[in-house]
Amino acid sequence: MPHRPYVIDEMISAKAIAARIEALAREIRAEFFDTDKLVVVGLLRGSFVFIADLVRELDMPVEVDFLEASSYGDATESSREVRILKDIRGQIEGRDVLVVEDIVDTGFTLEHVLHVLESRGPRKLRTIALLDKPSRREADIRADWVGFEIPDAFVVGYGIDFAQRNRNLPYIGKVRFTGET
Ligand SMILES: O=P(O)(O)OC[C@H]1O[C@H](OP(=O)(O)OP(=O)(O)O)[C@H](O)[C@@H]1O
Ligand code: HPA
Ligand SMILES: [Mg+2]
Repeated sequence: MPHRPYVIDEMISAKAIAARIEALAREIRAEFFDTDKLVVVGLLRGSFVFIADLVRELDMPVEVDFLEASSYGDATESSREVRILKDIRGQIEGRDVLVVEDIVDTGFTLEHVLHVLESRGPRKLRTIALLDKPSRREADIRADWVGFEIPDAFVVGYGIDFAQRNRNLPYIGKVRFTGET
């Protein structure tokens, strides 16, 4: 389906993202100071850029794994039906796990993924999201660490897409459909 034309207005610069990730990494290292090897689970596809930058700031042993969940397809509204398209490869029973998400919007994705992972008996399960849109929340969930709280706007860049485009922008931008203000 063709989309209405839009432009992207920068909302959070690449520099601001990098500075925030440094600070978040310090808090995560403190939380997991006694962890032997942290399992860092990135939710594909949106978190692939964030997890890459985050783990490089984590000066501790980590195992990187991925889980693919999808609910938006090519739309700007959640389908509310979260599907797990690819499961993690490793076992997490008794392990310390950090789930890395790019954005929490309605919260359905994170809620569903946490429900699935919790049932496997991790020792500690924590979550980090680069972006949080609390005004849009429908599921009763909050990430343990949030990079930036943002208003209700559809955003792209730094891994986040609109209909599979714009994931490769180095900054976070707001989609503005032309003709709208
Ligand atoms: O809080 P929610 O309303 O559930 O929305 C957040 C989720 O939606 C997007 O993923 P999407 O399903 O578009 O898949 P993608 O990560 O492959 O882009 C985003 O990356 C989050 O995972
Ligand atoms: O603002 C967003 N942008 C892109 N994908 C999303 N999925 C949930 N919210 C968003
Ligand atoms: Mg996603």
